[in-house]
Amino acid sequence: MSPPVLITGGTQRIGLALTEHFLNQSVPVIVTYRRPKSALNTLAQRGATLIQADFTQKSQVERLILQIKSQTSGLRAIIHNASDWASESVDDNDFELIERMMQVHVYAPYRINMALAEQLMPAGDIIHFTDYVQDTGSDKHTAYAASKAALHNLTLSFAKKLAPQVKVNSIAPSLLMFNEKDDLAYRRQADAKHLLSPAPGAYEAVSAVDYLLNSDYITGQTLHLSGGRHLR
Ligand SMILES: NC(=O)C1=CN([C@@H]2O[C@H](COP(=O)(O)OP(=O)(O)OC[C@H]3O[C@@H](n4cnc5c(N)ncnc54)[C@H](OP(=O)(O)O)[C@@H]3O)[C@@H](O)[C@H]2O)C=CC1
Ligand SMILES: Nc1nc2c(c(=O)[nH]1)N=C([C@H](O)[C@@H](O)CO)CN2
Repeated sequence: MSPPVLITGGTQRIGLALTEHFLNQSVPVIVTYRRPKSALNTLAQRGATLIQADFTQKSQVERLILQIKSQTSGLRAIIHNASDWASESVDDNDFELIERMMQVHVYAPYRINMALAEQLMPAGDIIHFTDYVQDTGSDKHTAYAASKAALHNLTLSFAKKLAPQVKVNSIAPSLLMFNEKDDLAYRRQADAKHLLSPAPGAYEAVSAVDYLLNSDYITGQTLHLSGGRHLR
């Protein structure tokens, strides 16, 4: 049996699609979540190892690492999917916001990679879910975009650090899934931003992950899943 795949934020939306994909292939998964939710019971019944951790809390990241080390001596892949898509708002504490963005999207992935890279040996993958805005910035999600750019820089550094045993890549989606609050006006605006019809669904990300895991020659790269947005 394959060593487990670690998926952070794997109990909803894209992360849940990844978790279910590997379970369907009888690949063991270790899944982190922050908030309890109904999907947890089904995932546990299917054999997923579920670990609660809020990545804004250093102690919980350290506890997660210890729990993973106690659960397994090897990992097939580490998929950093967990993310907090927060925007600037008038009543925000700017320093608190960028600190939180960096904690979730940079500090936690960095520490987890540093602590668990040896578990990926002699061959494995790290995948960072960044964002289209890693290269463009964002006027409405400024701190978020900066943290995703930093996460992509971790891709470049860890690709150098861990080669040739471990491949490290970014997946940079633009709109793959709408959120419940996204109204018709937002959806129409999204259409205008992309050459291809946006929100293809989570399986676009699952296919990209499979492609990277099955590659022997891709590292330090970004797979853009953005519907031609860069050409609009
Ligand atoms: N959906 C899209 O169209 C796009 C997605 N992406 C990226 O793809 C990835 C998946 O996107 P999507 O499925 O929409 O993600 P979600 O917004 O659904 O978030 C994924 C998970 O991140 C977890 N999370 C949030 N904050 C924390 C925290 N402080 N500590 C630990 N976990 C946390 C949540 O856990 P819990 O639910 O338990 O609180 C959640 O389940 C993300 O990295 C996202 O930035 C990029 C561009 C577009
Ligand atoms: N953690 C999340 N990150 C992002 C989300 C999301 O729902 N959760 N959604 C987006 C948008 O789809 C954006 O790409 C639209 O242009 C970005 N990041």
